[in-house]
Amino acid sequence: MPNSFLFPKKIVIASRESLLAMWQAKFIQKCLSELYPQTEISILGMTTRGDQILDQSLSKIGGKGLFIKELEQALEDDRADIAVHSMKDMPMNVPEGFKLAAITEREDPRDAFVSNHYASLDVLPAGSIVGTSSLRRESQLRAHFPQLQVQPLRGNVQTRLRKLDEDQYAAIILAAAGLKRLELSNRITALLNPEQSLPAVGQGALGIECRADRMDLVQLMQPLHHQATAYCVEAERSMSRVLGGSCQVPLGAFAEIDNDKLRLRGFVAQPDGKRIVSGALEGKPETGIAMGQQLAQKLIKQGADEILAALVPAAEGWK
Ligand SMILES: NCc1[nH]cc(CCC(=O)O)c1CC(=O)O
Repeated sequence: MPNSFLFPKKIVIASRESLLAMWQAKFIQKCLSELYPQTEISILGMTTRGDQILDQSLSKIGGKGLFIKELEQALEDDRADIAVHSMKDMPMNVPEGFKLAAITEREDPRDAFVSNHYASLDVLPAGSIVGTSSLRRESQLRAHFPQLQVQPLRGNVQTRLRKLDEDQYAAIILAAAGLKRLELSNRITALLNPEQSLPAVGQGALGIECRADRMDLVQLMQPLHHQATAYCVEAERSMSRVLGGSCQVPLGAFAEIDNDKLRLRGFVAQPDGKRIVSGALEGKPETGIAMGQQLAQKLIKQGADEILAALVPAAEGWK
């Protein structure tokens, strides 16, 4: 018989206020309410610096940390117990004093091609404008489709779709997971396979973060932890960590498990797509973190470090 004494009276979830972030927080809220019916689960919506600065590319304003700092401050101040993030938006190193309590089962990790006029990237006329602010998507587009123009596209998912609908772009690239969660799957014109667009580290998975001293919460979150996803995402994060991965780095890593084998693929590119180094490794899922480090070394041997060293230095104030 469950002992209600063991369960907290309430759990507060910190979330960004975008529709996608709120969907994600509500999803975790629903899971927790089902697991712990005696506990009141509420959501604290917050605006982060990353949400406020919409006119500059993410790589210029300092990247991932911007979307999570305010949420971590709420955990620090006990205004919230857990924060729900897209794993893609989590820095490769969780800041000291915080912990990833759980990584949830991955939604579709692929990038989606969205266009109102064209069926696929292959049929876009030369000179067409494709919108994305991700250096990873941009470098792969430029490598595979040098005849297209890539232009910045920022804002939340709805804003990006609106800009497409205003015909500012012939097509845009977005994460399939975000569109599916927002019941916008009908906007997906085509899904890009990993050979066309290797996904971002963590794309499609959610992370639940708490303070490192809250082992009570880590335990309560365990039913939401999906071990196969965690092996994949940790392998991807491990590769990226060695290479100094962030939004400022055109890099992708993607792992999947098939027949109890984890296959990790990764690349580092010049933003103009003129040079790409890539590789893949297979091994036991439990060894994903070591595989990530090995794959990073493999890419470094092929010149990844040269490509990275030539990038514009990270914006000030990053991290
Ligand atoms: N950078 C914003 C962001 N963070 C996570 C997702 C999608 C959902 C996910 O990857 O889990 C998106 C939108 C996008 O890239 O189109």
